[in-house]
Amino acid sequence: MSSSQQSKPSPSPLTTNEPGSFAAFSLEQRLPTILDQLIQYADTSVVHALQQLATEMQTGTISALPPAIFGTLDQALQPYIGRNWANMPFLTVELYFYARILLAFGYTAITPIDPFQTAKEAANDQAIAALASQPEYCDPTCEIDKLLHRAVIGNTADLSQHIMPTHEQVTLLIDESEVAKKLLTTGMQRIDLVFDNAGADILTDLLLIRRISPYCTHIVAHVRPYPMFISDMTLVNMKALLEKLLASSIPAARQLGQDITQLLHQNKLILRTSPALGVPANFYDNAALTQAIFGNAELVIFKGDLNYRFFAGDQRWLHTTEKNHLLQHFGRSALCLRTIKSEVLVGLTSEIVDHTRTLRSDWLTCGCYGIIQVFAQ
Ligand SMILES: O=P(O)(O)OC[C@@]1(O)O[C@H](CO)[C@@H](O)[C@@H]1O
Repeated sequence: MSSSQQSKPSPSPLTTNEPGSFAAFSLEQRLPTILDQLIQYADTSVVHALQQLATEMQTGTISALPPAIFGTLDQALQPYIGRNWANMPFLTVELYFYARILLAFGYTAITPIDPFQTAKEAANDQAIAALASQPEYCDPTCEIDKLLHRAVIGNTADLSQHIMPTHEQVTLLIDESEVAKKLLTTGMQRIDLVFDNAGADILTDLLLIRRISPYCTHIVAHVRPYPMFISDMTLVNMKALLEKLLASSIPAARQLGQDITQLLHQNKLILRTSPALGVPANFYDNAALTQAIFGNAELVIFKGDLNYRFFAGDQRWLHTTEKNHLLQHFGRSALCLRTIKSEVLVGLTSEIVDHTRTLRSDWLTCGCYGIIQVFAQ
């Protein structure tokens, strides 16, 4: 990493007041559409609160969240109270949006209502059924690089997306699967994996966890601390998924459920809810937070787009930023498996950026491009 990059200030955050940005598009179109879909099926008692939120998003300002229900999100929001929604950091306003949806449904720590549970369970059911036609990936000896590629394809399963590409439509812009395979099999003490979506996403992650488990002592897998972004897995969702796998009539699904359950019983796999995954923090330059969440893990696998934003910070990096600039304070290696759905991206060559941009102007948010990207200590 050049000395000039070490001294450079962090790039500016993605905000909703950037005309033509994905953040502005999300506020104007994506998030209201998600709200409309919820209003269609919500009970009368909830509809009013959701409609009030819909109005606030367009003409209102950010209001305080109740303390502690969403970790420290209420504190992270403090500086923005009274601000217009159209003048907010993107990740902060997205997390606030989902927290407000949960409050509209009556979510509390004691009554953790998940308005997205039905959608996630349907996605899990569909992905479990699909295992019957994926014998090569369900083979416990499947090549690791095949599972890494499959994991990126699995990440197209994000229900918060305005479009969802088919498997065949995903092109890898960065494929460091060979480097990743070497890293995953070096015999580490602890590898962490931050889960993302239900459906094909989580199932490809469980297949990958089973495959790499013989090469490391522990795997710590993190789920979201509360429901968000429609598809994101919580501990409740994970427990329900494992029960479905164990009860499945599909042998490969049942075997996966048994193998994951055994890893949990052996304490080789530990499931964790991490409060930091529900606040607009970033890990790359927050050594204390990274240590608190990932402890002595030698490698963290960030699955999906939102987790890339948590790792790199939701900011306007030059896409040609030398990727190991993100390791200055991270204190371990990272592996990012993602279909790209937001404008946060580092480590590309200018040739790849220029060429891909000519193919699709929305290349950063269409979900048709993916990365298997290693940030090695
Ligand atoms: O984490 P995932 O499921 O891969 O993608 C989720 C996400 O990237 O989709 C939207 C577009 O960026 C954002 O709201 C959110 O970060």
